Amino acid sequence: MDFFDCIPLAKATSLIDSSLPELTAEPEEVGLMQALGRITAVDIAAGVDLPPFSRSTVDGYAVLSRDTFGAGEGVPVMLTVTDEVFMGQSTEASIVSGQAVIMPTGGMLPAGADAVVMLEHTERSDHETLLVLKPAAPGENVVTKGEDIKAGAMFIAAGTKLTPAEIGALAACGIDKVKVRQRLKVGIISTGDEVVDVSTVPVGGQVRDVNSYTLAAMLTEAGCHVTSYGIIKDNYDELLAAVSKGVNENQLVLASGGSSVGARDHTVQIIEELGRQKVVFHGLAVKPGKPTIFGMVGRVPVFGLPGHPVAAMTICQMLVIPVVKRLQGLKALKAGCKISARLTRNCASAPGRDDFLRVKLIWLEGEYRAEPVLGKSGLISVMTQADGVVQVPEGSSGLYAGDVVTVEVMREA
Ligand SMILES: Nc1nc2c(c(=O)[nH]1)N[C@H]1C(S)=C(S)[C@@H](COP(=O)(O)OP(=O)(O)OC[C@H]3O[C@@H](n4cnc5c(N)ncnc54)[C@H](O)[C@@H]3O)O[C@H]1N2
Ligand code: MOO
Repeated sequence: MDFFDCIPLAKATSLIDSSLPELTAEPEEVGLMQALGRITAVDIAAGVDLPPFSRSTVDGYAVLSRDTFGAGEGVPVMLTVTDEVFMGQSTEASIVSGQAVIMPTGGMLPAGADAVVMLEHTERSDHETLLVLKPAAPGENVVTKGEDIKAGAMFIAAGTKLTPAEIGALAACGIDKVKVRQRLKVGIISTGDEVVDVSTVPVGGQVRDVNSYTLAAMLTEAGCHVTSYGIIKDNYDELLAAVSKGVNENQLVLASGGSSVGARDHTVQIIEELGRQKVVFHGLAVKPGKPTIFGMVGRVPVFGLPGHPVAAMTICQMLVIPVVKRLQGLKALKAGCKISARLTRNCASAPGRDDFLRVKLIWLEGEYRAEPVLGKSGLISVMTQADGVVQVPEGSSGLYAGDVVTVEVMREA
């Protein structure tokens, strides 16, 4: 005979999903240095063009691209060097056909110029004369004003978990405070007559409290604000008072220990008394973690986790963290994981080097599609739009639309 009516993990997940309340996170404002990992409460738009002026991406010479057409090693195009642009300074320089201006990487493009020829594709025959050995296409080696992010454009949507890429984009736009959702409040309770605090030397049948620390660490890592309610004895009224306090002060409560069916295992009755309804489930067809309990007390989900530390951590990872993500308004993608996705377009790659192709992930017809995010490496918006990266190996000359590629996920979503 089995005391539990064990349900499969997938069924537990869908029962939990249909019990959870809608997201109601209050916003708060944090400084940019504190914003990593926080979730935006509002759409964020740029107040300025990024870059604020057209600039060079290489060291070389600003030119009129049409002047360089036909240039080659044997047939250099001759231009007159008229001026020099200095870093961090606005320039009054401008060029007309036949002229070139010395450019540093990142310098402001002079009026009239539409491309920059790299230093290594030029020669100086004398102080004033430049020989261009390779043609430059219009826009080559230039990032135009607003090409990265346009003034007024929304570049970070509400509900985005901020990564270093968004932090960089916010900094570039001069935004030093961000409206984020308040951290999800989670209460943690350890139960058991035998459990003692970490600072106590256990005697007799006592053991140190592990679960308060592992669970708090896992939830803190997931971006929650954790309150520990300490160790509660196997006493119905004391545990009732602790769970009641936890539910009043938090949006999610975890009680470990007392989830089984022994005489001291009160969690089920307590959730039912406080929630005034049956628990959603008690018993999972998984190992470890079989005696897991889930119920709702008003709008607050409450888990009764098994006391064994391995079981408590396993169920926290498998069930509680996904609940945290749902309550934070996030999906299931985890930064650092690798997933398969189908490429949406051909991407050329030069053999002899590894290419890191940034992609946006789109869920379509039961699979992920990887949409390449193309752009120059000076553009921070390339990073804010991308969800992951595909490594195109050194020997490859490119990938084809429809290829199934491995995407390393860069952001939690
Ligand atoms: N007759 C049955 N007994 C048990 C079953 C079963 O199916 N039938 N399932 C077993 C499984 S599996 C687990 S898991 C445990 C879960 O029991 P509880 O959730 O009621 O937990 P406790 O009995 O309170 O403790 C279990 C174990 O874990 C230690 N513990 C508890 N809290 C902590 C803590 N905070 N830090 C470190 N260690 C902790 C406790 O001392 C016990 O050793 O039930 C089985 N029984
Ligand atoms: O779930 Mo118990 O979960 O095996 O230790």
